[in-house]
Amino acid sequence: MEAAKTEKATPPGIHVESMQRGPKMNLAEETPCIEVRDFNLFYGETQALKNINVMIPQNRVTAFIGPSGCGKSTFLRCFNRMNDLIDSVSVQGQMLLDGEDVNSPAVNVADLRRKVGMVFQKPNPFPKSIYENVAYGLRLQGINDRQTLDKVVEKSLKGAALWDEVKDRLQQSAMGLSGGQQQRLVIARAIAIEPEVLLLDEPASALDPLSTLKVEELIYELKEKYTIVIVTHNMQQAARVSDYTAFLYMGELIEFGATDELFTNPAKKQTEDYITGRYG
Ligand SMILES: Nc1ncnc2c1ncn2[C@@H]1O[C@H](COP(=O)(O)OP(=O)(O)OP(=O)(O)O)[C@@H](O)[C@H]1O
Repeated sequence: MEAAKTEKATPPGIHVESMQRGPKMNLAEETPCIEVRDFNLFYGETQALKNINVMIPQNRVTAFIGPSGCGKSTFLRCFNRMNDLIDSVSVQGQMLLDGEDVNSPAVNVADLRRKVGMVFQKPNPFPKSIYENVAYGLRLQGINDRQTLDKVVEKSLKGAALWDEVKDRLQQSAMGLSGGQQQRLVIARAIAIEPEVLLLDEPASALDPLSTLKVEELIYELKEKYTIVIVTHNMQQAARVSDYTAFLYMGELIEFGATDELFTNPAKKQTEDYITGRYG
């Protein structure tokens, strides 16, 4: 009976080829990393996020999907207060990271951004050597001891699956790396300061298929150490790399659940319409 239901609801055209090899995901058993409660965001008078309630589980990959303009990037940027840089933005509600509201006046934004690292769509290495790109965050913290830096640079580049490709050219400019290598370098830079959370905003959309695959494999591995939230336009990618998926539409969180479930047996008609390509 259950199998028949799942089969009937499976939307045509979505091939769920998840990288998950573990047991079935169960939200009720997860440890919360970020809890979002009754969250609203406005650009001036215009409301871009509407009463969002969601829990981002620790050491999992959570994907945000939805049509262009639905608020995915806006939402992602709330987690490390990147929206502070936009004057017109105001927020309501709670966003608790390890139990503390990220928008509390008591929160030091620089500390928050150390805890919650971010990688953007276009690789943005600094015009410095590969080594200095990775060491950058530590140097900002006043760490200049060569041995310490060497260790962190190696560990981070290994963590970002880039070490073997660059270990003999660490002093060369990062600008000479391919786009895919640059994106992994930026990930190495982000993990060098040991964040708790990594936010990835369309991290592979500017990459060729092989580099995309490498970055996807990397994301899958990184969740052992970090909580990962990824915005992607690519539903196949969300299905492949994420454990949980949130579907947003016009600023509302329509559905959130285990990725396999959401893609094969969506609870809401709007989710099904989106993943079957009826809009967006
Ligand atoms: N700086 C800004 N000022 C005013 N409105 C903005 C700003 N940034 C985004 N918006 C608006 O907020 C809404 C959500 O935008 P957002 O970029 O978060 O969507 P998205 O789902 O990430 O879209 P895309 O997939 O195209 O990147 C859109 O209506 C957008 O026009």
